Amino acid sequence: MAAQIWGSEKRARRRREISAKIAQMPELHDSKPLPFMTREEKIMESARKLTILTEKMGQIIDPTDPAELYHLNNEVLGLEGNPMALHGVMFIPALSAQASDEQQAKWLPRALRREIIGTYAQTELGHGTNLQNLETTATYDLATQEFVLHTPQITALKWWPGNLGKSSNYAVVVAHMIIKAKNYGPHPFMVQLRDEKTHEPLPGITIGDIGPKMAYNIVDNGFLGFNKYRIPRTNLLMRHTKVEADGTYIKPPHAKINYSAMVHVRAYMLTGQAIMLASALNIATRYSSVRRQGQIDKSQPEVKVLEYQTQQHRLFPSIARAYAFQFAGAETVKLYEHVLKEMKSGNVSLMADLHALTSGLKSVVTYQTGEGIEQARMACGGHGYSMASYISEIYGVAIGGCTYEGENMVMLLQLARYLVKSAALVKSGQSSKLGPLVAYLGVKSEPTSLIDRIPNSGFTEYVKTFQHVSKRQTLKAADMFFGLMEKGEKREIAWNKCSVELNRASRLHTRLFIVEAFVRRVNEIADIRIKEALTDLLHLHVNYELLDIASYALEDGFLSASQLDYIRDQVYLYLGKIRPNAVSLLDSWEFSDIELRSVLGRRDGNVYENLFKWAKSSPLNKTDVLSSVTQYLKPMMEKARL
Ligand SMILES: CCC/C=C/C(=O)SCCNC(=O)CCNC(=O)[C@H](O)C(C)(C)COP(=O)([O-])OP(=O)([O-])OC[C@H]1O[C@@H](n2cnc3c(N)ncnc32)[C@H](O)[C@@H]1OP(=O)([O-])[O-]
Ligand SMILES: Cc1cc2nc3c(=O)[nH]c(=O)nc-3n(C[C@H](O)[C@H](O)[C@H](O)COP(=O)(O)OP(=O)(O)OC[C@H]3O[C@@H](n4cnc5c(N)ncnc54)[C@H](O)[C@@H]3O)c2cc1C
Repeated sequence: MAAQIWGSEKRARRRREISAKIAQMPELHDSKPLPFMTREEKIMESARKLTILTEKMGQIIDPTDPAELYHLNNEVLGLEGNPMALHGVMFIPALSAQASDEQQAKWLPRALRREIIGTYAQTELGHGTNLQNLETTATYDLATQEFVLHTPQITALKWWPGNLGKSSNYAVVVAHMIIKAKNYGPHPFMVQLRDEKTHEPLPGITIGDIGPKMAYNIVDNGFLGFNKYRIPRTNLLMRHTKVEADGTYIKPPHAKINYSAMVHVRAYMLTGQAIMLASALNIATRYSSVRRQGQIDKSQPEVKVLEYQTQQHRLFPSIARAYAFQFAGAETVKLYEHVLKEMKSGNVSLMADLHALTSGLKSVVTYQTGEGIEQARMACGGHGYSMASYISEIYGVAIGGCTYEGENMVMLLQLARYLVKSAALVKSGQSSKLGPLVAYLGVKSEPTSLIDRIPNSGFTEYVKTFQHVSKRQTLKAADMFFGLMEKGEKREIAWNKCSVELNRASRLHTRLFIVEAFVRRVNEIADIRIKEALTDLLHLHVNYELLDIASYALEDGFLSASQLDYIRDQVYLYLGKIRPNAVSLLDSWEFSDIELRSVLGRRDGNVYENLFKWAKSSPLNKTDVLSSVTQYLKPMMEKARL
């Protein structure tokens, strides 16, 4: 199963080998539980481990393999981030995709050797979503052949970029490029921020940390201001766009090609989210098979809480989602790598499809991951609320994904643009022009679903039901939009008035893609036992998801009330079938105890003894009487006694 999850037997084996090596290297372990550390201590601890990793990485992993690097980071540095998180996630990808060969030769080897640390500075205090209204300017000075970066007002301060505040000395900075008083819109520039020897900010740069956040507190998200700060013309990233010495602008082959670093993260973050969901579920499911509370049969001893149907219903559909996200994420990364290769050689024809797909997936996956993790926390009762479970930290980090790389509602609306264009093709009888991801919009569906009549259809009837629902909602939302415009509404006003319906269509389309990716993967599996276990999970997935969106299929009679009962019964049937496999389905992800950082989720199940040990190690328990008591509470009580 691990081979299915991680992509191959070799990958699964390598993960195990890496975890085993790390287990033997105490210098790479947390020196004490992270929840007992202050933010400053965590940042120190993370930097300490990061520098050891830089020295010893070659002994543990193949540093050129991103999957091995990702696993190493998760184990050693953990999910709360590290001082170089953005360096690998965005700085290097931005240089790789947007810098010319010459620029790459100059900067990439230094970045890869970790001679310099970089980040991606785009978002500002006043604008994150609406990139067209960013306010930082890069004005070309023809006389010196330099760009002058400037922050005209407080809202133009860069705000949020990870590791910008304290760790990075370089950044890819996005600024509006102005040449001879003409604004060419946002473009990426390579900018040195700090002196390479002293790490002091360079003159003209104001920089710092934005303070503590809901989670991710090891990352020094930062602010950055420029006071007429000069950089050479050749620091504009020039793979696709060029500015010649005389100020001539050569435009890129696609207007949004400079957004590729964002698409990179959107494509890669899906499996990252799946891992966080599976981690939280691993903790909750293991604990649920240790925790005993109450009896189902009064004549029997107390049961493991995992025996309760409500507990299974809370956890198992999310197990199915974690697998579904991992499989859909793997497909998306493959597509991204293909489009990137094409893009580098000038073929931009697939960019719109990739942008639409990743916009929808990023939104649905992060939202459902957050939901699943929070349910996992609640499923652990009181101990779930303790930081000893570590689930709240996983939640805080995962939920950040709903906001970064494009706020979810905004990104769903990006997919909706693509869906509405596709709907227009269907309406004008040009369905043959539809791309493969939306071809179903042009296919006439049956009058009613056959899911209960052809139950062994290999999920075809389920896929058809999801397609029907998604198609109907897309065409309905598009009709609403076109209808308003026909009545004379301006395009933008009409769009806003339909946006809730449009986002519903985007979600349904994305959920269909996720179901299809799951079906595709299960169909590929040769090993009978693995296929059987995943088929059960897929049964639960399609029935649970369908129940969740049933209103869309009930309103036009595609599903009947009796079919809904059938779907519900299937959910209950598969909860029971999955129960014996539940812990294994999560143990198959092979997270080590070091990586999970959870007392509740320990592999050996020795929860209570270790919870007590953990609590005793709290700094508050170093003394029996705290100074808050001697200084304030004791005098107060004494005064009251007089
Ligand atoms: C570890 C955590 C690290 C986190 C890091 C960060 O958060 S970093 C910061 C992350 N920050 C964010 O994520 C910010 C989120 N905001 C954005 O990404 C953009 O502002 C936007 C995409 C929402 C709109 O952009 P806009 O106002 O420029 O565009 P528009 O709406 O006017 O649409 C015009 C056309 O362009 C198309 N198109 C757009 N993008 C792409 C693409 N990548 N490819 C291809 N096409 C694309 C679009 O489909 C439309 O096509 P149509 O329908 O006309 O044929
Ligand atoms: C943990 C974290 C890490 C980050 N890392 C980085 C980084 O490394 N580099 C970087 O540059 N940035 C980074 N960011 C910033 C991030 O990319 C932005 O916060 C994000 O893109 C959302 O933009 P915003 O903050 O402007 O939200 P806003 O756009 O202000 O969103 C507020 C509300 O307005 C709604 N809204 C906005 N526009 C529209 C619209 N057109 N239609 C409908 N509704 C709309 C949104 O849906 C939301 O409900 C990070 C953010 C976080 C939380």
